[in-house]
Amino acid sequence: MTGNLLILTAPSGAGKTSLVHALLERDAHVRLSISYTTRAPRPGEVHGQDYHFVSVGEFMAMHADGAFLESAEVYGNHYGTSEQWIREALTTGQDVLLEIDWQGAEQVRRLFADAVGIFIVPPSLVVLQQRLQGRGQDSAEVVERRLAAAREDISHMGEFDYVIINDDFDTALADLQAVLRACRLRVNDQRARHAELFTSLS
Ligand SMILES: Nc1nc2c(ncn2[C@@H]2O[C@H](COP(=O)(O)OP(=O)(O)O)[C@@H](O)[C@H]2O)c(=O)[nH]1
Ligand SMILES: Nc1ncnc2c1ncn2[C@@H]1O[C@H](COP(=O)(O)OP(=O)(O)O)[C@@H](O)[C@H]1O
Repeated sequence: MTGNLLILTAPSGAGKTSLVHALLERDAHVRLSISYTTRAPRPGEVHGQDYHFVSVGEFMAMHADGAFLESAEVYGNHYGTSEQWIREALTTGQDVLLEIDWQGAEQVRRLFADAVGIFIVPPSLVVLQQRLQGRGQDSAEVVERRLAAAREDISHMGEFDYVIINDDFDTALADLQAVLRACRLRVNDQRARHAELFTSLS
């Protein structure tokens, strides 16, 4: 039985990293894919934990080798998901979260028809600006660029299966847990579980 593949997409600053980390602390059966990026690490970010930070040359070499399940240029940097890691994690039955942008989500959907797309939105653009500024990790120019892209990001909401409004954090986290729970109750997984149960009882 393979795991569920969940795609999480949001405008920068909407709160997806905070939500994902809170989910991972509470749920031992879900794993987060660590992306490769050419973006410089933010203060406190750890190589191999937040991202695999690589040079543009290294990224391009991996891309040419077909190492990425999907990749995209987002806000001026390259990002990509390791295909090998994802396939291994799914094969061992673990649920996998991809924290990627809408371009990557489009590519993954084409490869995994069963992938579940979740779009996270801030309650307003004013709140988004406050969160980006409050995070205190990006220059004013970077914040401006990400805010300017937010409307375009949000215009892709309709391509996703679920939308979570991250206003109150605990409510948004409960919503995310509910979506994961619903995924685990999908017929293919449940049919396999039910068959195992039936066999062991008979
Ligand atoms: N397509 C794609 N997008 C990614 C990947 N990793 C991160 N991103 C997206 O890149 C954007 C910027 O991420 P980041 O620089 O960490 O900024 P943050 O979202 O503000 O924390 C976000 O929309 C991420 O979802 C990836 O592997 N593939
Ligand atoms: N529901 C919320 N209410 C208030 N602040 C939040 C909420 N969710 C996230 N934040 C804060 O907003 C900022 C951006 O969140 P982050 O998880 O880094 O966003 P993203 O990964 O989508 O860019 C962080 O400082 C985080 O603590």
